[in-house]
Amino acid sequence: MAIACPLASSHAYLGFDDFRLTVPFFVQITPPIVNIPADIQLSEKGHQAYSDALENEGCGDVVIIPRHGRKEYVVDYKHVKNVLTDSQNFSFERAVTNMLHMEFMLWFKNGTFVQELDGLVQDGVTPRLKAVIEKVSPIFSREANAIKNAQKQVKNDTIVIEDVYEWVHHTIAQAMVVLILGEKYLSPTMTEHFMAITVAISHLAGIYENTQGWRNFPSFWSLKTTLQAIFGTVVPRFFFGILPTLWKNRFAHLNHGIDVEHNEYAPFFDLLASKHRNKRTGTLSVWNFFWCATVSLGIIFASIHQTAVVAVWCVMVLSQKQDEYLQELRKEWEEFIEHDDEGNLHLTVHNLRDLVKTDSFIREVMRTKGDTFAPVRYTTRDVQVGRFVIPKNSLCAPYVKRAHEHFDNYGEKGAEFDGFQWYYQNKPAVQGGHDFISFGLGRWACPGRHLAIAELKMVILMLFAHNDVQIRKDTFHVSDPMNTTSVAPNGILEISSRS
Ligand code: HEM
Repeated sequence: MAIACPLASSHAYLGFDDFRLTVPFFVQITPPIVNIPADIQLSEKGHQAYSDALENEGCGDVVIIPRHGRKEYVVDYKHVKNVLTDSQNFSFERAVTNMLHMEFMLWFKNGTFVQELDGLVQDGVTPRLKAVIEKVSPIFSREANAIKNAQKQVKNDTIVIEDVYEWVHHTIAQAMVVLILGEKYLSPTMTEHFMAITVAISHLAGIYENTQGWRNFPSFWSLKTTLQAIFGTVVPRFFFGILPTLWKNRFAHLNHGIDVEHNEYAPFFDLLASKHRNKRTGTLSVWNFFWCATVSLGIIFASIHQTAVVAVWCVMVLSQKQDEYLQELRKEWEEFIEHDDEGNLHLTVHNLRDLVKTDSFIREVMRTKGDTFAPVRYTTRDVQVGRFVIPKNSLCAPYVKRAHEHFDNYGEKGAEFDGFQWYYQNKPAVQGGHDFISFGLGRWACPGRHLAIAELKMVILMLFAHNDVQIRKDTFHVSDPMNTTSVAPNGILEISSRS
């Protein structure tokens, strides 16, 4: 039974159509607190509970749902644009550093850590995308070949991938070694370092907490994982495993960063070193060297984990829906993707951009995979959202699934998967809006999204272009239905070569 919004009867009296004008300034209504039991929050039913809370108690505006030992202000779909694009009242920097337990990063360099990450990707990827794809695409082609070679070693031509996330993560981590440090650093050890760091920072962000037994002791959990991630992985792998070589090569990085043209490929570290050099003496101080290294560390996390998770979702959904979509997608690949004499895929920014149906499929996977949260914000002052006031210093986030499926945004068929609709509507996956926020929105929308979509296309091609892919029966499992943003689904893949 639907419960009526408790404030509904007072709408006429308060004149809620234009609340800002009619409510006296001293009337401050905090959003209602809705407690959702932990077992519901961890299951598929959590989505219904969030949706009901917003609809009934939150009156379509905001509710507070306590989780992980803190109050989370959950914002409804109507306010997505307002909350994500108003950078006066809502801070992205504070939200993201708070989620990662790294607010101390804002004490340095005038609190510019997050701006550095953004600027680096804007400079290192956007104008150089063609060159970046040229550098990283051979990694994806090599992985496709590795599958081919492995198939030749087995009798029935079928190889099995048990941990798809690990496999995709490995490929994307290699690409990011090249992008962040440079080709000469690419080695199995360096890839391992990148993968371990990504996993450690994921734990730091608490993104596996739904699936772990620590949910009843959030403070203890938070402290333990923080110490473990920093001292067990980040310090040994990054500060002892990577930094000494970077330090040794710092002059080469610096010189290349200074000389490189704005549209040529340059490892991120080179660009950072050049930006932070002393412009008078041309040298990089120890302090600035550490700063560049720490920004690179931030980029390792931002660029690898999310992309790997979404790639696994795309692979799983395409495996499940192949009867409907694969033939059409393969037609597109045959039309636009060239091969060399040995059958290796020739991937460029141009032919990847031509894959508009693949792009539409990816956007639809991202829209419908059922995210609870993606972009987050922190209030910089008391802010009115609809009927309620969110107090200063609160963590708030739009409930993504409702924004991505609600009738008001998508009509009757909001929850249905329609893989090619974005092709017909001419909306690429990188284009956000109030109804599609997987890459965020506004000033802080993900600066790496063009590269991310190119990588997702390459993962799909690498698996499906030359192979038949099946999920082994009864192995598909969404391990955390309330955190599909950061946790990949499980499923064992059987990959046989296409005859
Ligand atoms: C499918 C993959 C990815 C997804 C779903 C994703 C999603 C997001 C989201 C939701 C945000 C916050 C936006 C907001 O709050 O408005 C973000 C920020 C960010 N992303 Fe991504 N991202 C992906 C891949 C990448 C890649 C490949 C890079 C780098 C090459 C990257 C770099 C960043 C950075 C540096 C930020 C923080 C600073 C900023 O927003 O400007 N992301 N991303």
